[in-house]
Amino acid sequence: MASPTFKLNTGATIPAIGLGTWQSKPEEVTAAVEHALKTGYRHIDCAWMYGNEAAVGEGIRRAGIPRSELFVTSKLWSTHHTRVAQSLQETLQNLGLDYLDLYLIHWPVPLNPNGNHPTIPTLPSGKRDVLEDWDIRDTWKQMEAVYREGKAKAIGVSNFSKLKLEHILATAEVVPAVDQLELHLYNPDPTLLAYLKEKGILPQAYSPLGSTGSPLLSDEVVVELAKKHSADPSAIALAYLLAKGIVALPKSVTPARITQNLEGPIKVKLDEEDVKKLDALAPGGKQRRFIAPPWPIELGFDNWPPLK
Ligand SMILES: NC(=O)C1=CN([C@@H]2O[C@H](COP(=O)(O)OP(=O)(O)OC[C@H]3O[C@@H](n4cnc5c(N)ncnc54)[C@H](OP(=O)(O)O)[C@@H]3O)[C@@H](O)[C@H]2O)C=CC1
Ligand SMILES: O=C[C@H](O)[C@@H](O)[C@@H](O)[C@H](O)C(=O)O
Repeated sequence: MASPTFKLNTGATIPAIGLGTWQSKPEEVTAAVEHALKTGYRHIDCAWMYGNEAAVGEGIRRAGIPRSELFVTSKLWSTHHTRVAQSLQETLQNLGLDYLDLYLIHWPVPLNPNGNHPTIPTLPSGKRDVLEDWDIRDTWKQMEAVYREGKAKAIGVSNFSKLKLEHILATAEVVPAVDQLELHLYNPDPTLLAYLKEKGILPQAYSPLGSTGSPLLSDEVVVELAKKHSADPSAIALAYLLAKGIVALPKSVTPARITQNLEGPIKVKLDEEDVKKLDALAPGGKQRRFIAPPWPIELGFDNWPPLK
């Protein structure tokens, strides 16, 4: 079954459902990607930080789908903000590809590339070792360069609030195509979504099921609507995002769930009443982020846990 699609501000088409790969073990993700592509997925969400790009690339090769039909995203990790072209080259080598369809800045926080750890360097205090004198506008300049070279057919950001977007947009020559954010029934963020719409930036939802263990799927309203539509609860959580024009990136390494996460939400047609009920969950008291790493800077999100 084919995924519905959305349009990027580059004019390119992006499949509205993509397979997530965070925390997918290398030994599981090859089969997961191969299964996904053979089932009809054409969009895979990766990141250098996930440490499994080579195994994802193997799954892509095994599935044998023509490259032109695939949409592959990866992300620039925080310790790489000062060397975008080099990091992208490493990602391409890992994946066995010669271009990405989308390259994102993973977080708007540059970390010390020469610190005490290659991914999450820390200071003696235990806080993350932020590269204080680096301006992320310069990271974006380097992203624009790899875009112009054609190594990334589109560029975008992830975990950028309005505050961070306004900061880079002040000097940007290319408007980000995408902002990948924690977006789901308990964290819908309509204010930021309205801002993205105004700027022509497509939202992508990470952790669309509530991340590890998919806690949203036992919500009583979700379960009730699943019964109404004779669907799995996952289909309700994902259909809600698609109905709002948001790309959904469910992760699974379980073949039946991978299939279900593509086919389920396509079949479900939520009506206005259903959407109203789902819209009421977060403002009704269930507002919650599942992913909030301890970045020691102000990210600019309304509902981020307070800095310690
Ligand atoms: N830009 C960023 O900073 C971030 C990006 N992401 C991206 O978004 C993707 C998705 O987010 P993620 O946090 O992984 O979480 P998800 O919300 O996709 O949930 C994944 C969990 O749900 C389970 N699951 C998947 N499908 C079903 C189903 N149909 N029924 C029941 N359980 C199910 C999975 O188990 P199992 O695998 O065992 O089947 C896993 O435990 C990531 O993999 C990554 O690609 C995620 C976080 C941050
Ligand atoms: O994409 C997934 C997430 O962003 C993940 O990469 C981070 O949350 C990371 O574990 C961190 O601690 O900063």
